[in-house]
Amino acid sequence: MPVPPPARATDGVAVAARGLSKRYGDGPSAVVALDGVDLDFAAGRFTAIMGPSGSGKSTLLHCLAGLDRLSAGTVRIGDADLGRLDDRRLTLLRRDRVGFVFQKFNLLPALTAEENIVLPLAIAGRRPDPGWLRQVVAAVGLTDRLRHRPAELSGGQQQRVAVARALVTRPWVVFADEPTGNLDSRSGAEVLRLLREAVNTLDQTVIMVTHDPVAAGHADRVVLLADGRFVRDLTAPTTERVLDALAGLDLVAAGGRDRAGTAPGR
Ligand SMILES: Nc1ncnc2c1ncn2[C@@H]1O[C@H](COP(=O)(O)OP(=O)(O)OP(=O)(O)O)[C@@H](O)[C@H]1O
Repeated sequence: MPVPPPARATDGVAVAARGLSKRYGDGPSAVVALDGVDLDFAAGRFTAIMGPSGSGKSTLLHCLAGLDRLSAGTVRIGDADLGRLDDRRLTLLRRDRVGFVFQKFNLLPALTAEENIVLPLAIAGRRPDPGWLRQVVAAVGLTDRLRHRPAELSGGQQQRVAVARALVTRPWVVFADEPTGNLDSRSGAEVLRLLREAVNTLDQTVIMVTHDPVAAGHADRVVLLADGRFVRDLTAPTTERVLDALAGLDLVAAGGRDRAGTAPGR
């Protein structure tokens, strides 16, 4: 019998990281991708993670989502401490409680849009709740495209299928890694509006990595990383404030390199 994942925490924090470190490799060639990150991600909020290339954004997202094991520290989703779950329970938590949206849409080409959307439920042996499925499909604007296969859909429509697939299990948190990275600006804006809508109307928690200050402007909060460390955050961000903060990060990073000869944390 499947082991049910632990209950959702009620302290308003959907995901918490403490002392989170991730090192790739050993010895002199080791890379410290994350270096002692402490962060709380509020439930029912849209958080963007930003920072220069190589600052650890994707590594952080993967560690928070239980896709990658930590070198040190803890990650909690709801009241589940990921480090204490064995592989089976971790798989169940990811399957039942977490939704993913990736830059590449990762749809199965042989399945229709509808079959792709309900795939996580099918894998879990669960039937879709028809009312909820209708609501999710309507929210992503795909009601008249459900029988199309991915090759018959535009990139924006494919990503909207992927967002619907992430929402259909009513996960505690949706992790999105550069969800607009493969889209033109109009389709990207639609996907961002959709994620925003999921937060506003479904009380969904969304955590998104992005390079795009316009995309980050849709979030409630922007978390800035540099060299594997949390640097600062912005609440109610605008594109301009995000751009200013990123420019400030580059100055700090350049100063660090000038003084030490290498970037901090490496
Ligand atoms: N599997 C891996 N093996 C070795 N090093 C890795 C691995 N994955 C990431 N790294 C290194 O960890 C650091 C952080 O990488 P990460 O992909 O998290 O950064 P990022 O901020 O998402 O970068 P980008 O914006 O370019 O996608 C980089 O120095 C990267 O080269």
